[in-house]
Amino acid sequence: MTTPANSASSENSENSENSVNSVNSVNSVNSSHSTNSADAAATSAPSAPAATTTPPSLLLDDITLTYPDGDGRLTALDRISLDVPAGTVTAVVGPSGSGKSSLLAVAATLVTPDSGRVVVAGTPTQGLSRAEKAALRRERIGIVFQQPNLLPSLTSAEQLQVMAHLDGRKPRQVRARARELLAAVGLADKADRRPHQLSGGQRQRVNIARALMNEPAVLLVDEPTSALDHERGAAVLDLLVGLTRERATATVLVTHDRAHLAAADQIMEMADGRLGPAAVTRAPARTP
Ligand SMILES: Nc1ncnc2c1ncn2[C@@H]1O[C@H](COP(=O)(O)OP(=O)(O)OP(=O)(O)O)[C@@H](O)[C@H]1O
Repeated sequence: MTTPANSASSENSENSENSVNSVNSVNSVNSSHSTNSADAAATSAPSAPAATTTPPSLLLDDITLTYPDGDGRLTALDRISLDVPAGTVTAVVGPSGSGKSSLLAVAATLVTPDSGRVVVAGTPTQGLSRAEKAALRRERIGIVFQQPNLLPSLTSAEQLQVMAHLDGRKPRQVRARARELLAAVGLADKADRRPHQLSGGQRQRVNIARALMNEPAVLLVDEPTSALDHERGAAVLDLLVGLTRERATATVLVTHDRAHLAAADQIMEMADGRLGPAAVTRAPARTP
């Protein structure tokens, strides 16, 4: 969808960071409201935690994002709104080019929208400096990408530890947290392995553990199982859902895989930059 150039916000043009591709670059470190109660009821899984009375851990409010496109602007996100409560998973589906990665990039504060509000764990991000946004990302947001992008020379434990060393925590605490998280993702016995000594599914588990290292309130996950076979993908998804509940993260999961939808508390669909409750039906829940 292309709109005239003068409809674009000038704020957006200040963003040299403003590219969906910039989501991937942080890996080395980390219409109206569509989620009204009727919509939520239509898309909630039976096992979903009750709607919270506390503010959502992630709030996108009436977000519009445009990119330069020739003489005009392309509207990647068209007045989208999304509430993600702590301890719940919101799946976002939609065709290629519909705006899913743009949504994640805005939620991650990597891209500043033309208009609308992003609130992360109660902190409004509008007006934050670049450094303040980087600190918010480091402390409150975990990001899991399609490809783990682990550092080849580091062990699993070290992949996690470098994240926290950046924050100047005590090494002993950092090591203990890395071990605890590797155990939580089922890799207690793989802490000393390097990426080439791990399977694809195990690498993605390290990736997830790394994203949780700084106890994020918000977990943004982009097609985490695209490089995995069905069985390993299902195991990684179960893990993500379990960790979301256990650690009370507000998790947004961008996915093409309908099998992922059974586990989601809320299913939203992107189409031409607009977000609404998904028309798709859930696949039957997997039997254990
Ligand atoms: N940096 C950019 N500059 C210009 N246009 C962009 C930029 N990034 C994305 N777009 C455009 O914005 C629209 C939404 O792209 P986005 O990557 O968010 O979609 P997507 O749903 O994630 O697609 P896919 O599933 O293929 O990854 C597309 O039309 C895309 O071409």
